[in-house]
Amino acid sequence: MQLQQQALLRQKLLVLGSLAIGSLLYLVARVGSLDRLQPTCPLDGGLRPPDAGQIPLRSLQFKRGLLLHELRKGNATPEHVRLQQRLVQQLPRAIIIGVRKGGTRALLEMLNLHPAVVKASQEIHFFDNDQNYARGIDWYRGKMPFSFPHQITIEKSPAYFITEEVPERIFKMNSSIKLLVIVREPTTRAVSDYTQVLEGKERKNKTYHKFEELAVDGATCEVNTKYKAVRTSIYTKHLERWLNFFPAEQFHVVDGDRLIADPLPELQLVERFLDLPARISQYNLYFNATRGFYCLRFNVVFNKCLAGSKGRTHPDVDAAVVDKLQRFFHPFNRKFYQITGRTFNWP
Ligand SMILES: Nc1ncnc2c1ncn2[C@@H]1O[C@H](COP(=O)(O)OS(=O)(=O)O)[C@@H](OP(=O)(O)O)[C@H]1O
Repeated sequence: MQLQQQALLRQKLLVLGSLAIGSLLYLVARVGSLDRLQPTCPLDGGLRPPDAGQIPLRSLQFKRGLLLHELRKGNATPEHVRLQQRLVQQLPRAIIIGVRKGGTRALLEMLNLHPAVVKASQEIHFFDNDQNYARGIDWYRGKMPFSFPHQITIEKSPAYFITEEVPERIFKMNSSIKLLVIVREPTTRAVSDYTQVLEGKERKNKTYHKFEELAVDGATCEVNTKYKAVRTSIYTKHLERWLNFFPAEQFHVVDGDRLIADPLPELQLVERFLDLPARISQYNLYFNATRGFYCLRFNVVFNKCLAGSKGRTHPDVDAAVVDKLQRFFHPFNRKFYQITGRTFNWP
């Protein structure tokens, strides 16, 4: 009996022991597999956060946000004060001068993902608005965000590209400034421009002309070059005015259609143009199927898409009018390619 009990106990101990060893082995294997998996395991969207080499600059930008938050709350410590003393409002070292509806907002927001870039959130309209311009350069500087000296400020005001006085005024501020121009296929851009105005009219319950009526002169059946949406899309005409003040090397042309479809390569070209280290990665950009656009990911907790005013549905335009406009823009486009050294797949 005693022997039987002893054998039973031995059996129990054996089972318990093997269970314990099994669990231990399982845990070791799991931890090991996690260790192996984690570095390559895809996060949301199959991408990993920027590597450690990117952290110092980004944390500086993050610190700036935190710092301003603490200062606003009145919680400043001596460290906050020391950092605050390093913050300055800097004039832009690069400006997105246009083109309206080219994707200027998306470009600015995406560049702002770079730790060394700080955006001016609002369109300042300093150089194209006589009243603002009369307020002087210190007024303009006062509109700029606070940044650390190693960071560069970028502002965007799409009206700059087409406003006559602007190139000279910007040249007087900084003759070596870098200028970014983002363009889209000219007819699509014109329709986008029209769609924005149409929406404004509809919001006020006003009726508005059809795009076709505005873009084509009813009397001559020619393209209506007095229509602003058409004029703005004659990129070469505007650029030629700018070239009276700045050499071609100071401009970088961004392909707005490509920025929509596949933004990273366009952003990398801009980083190079601005002499910035390549820091924007695919991790920072993810496609949002609901919006139909790429959105921005700053870090694991903070991401955002552009406002709903971007990406409006365009009205259907008569194919004959589209064709007429494309033929009209064609020679101007060719000239634009020659001047900028960048060719687009426009018709
Ligand atoms: N990522 C992303 N998200 C949303 N929208 C994007 C994006 N990238 C480019 N775009 C295109 O930007 C177009 C608006 O251009 P702008 O910002 O230059 O417009 S504005 O001149 O400032 O009003 C807007 O044009 P429409 O689609 O015609 O509305 C968008 O197509």
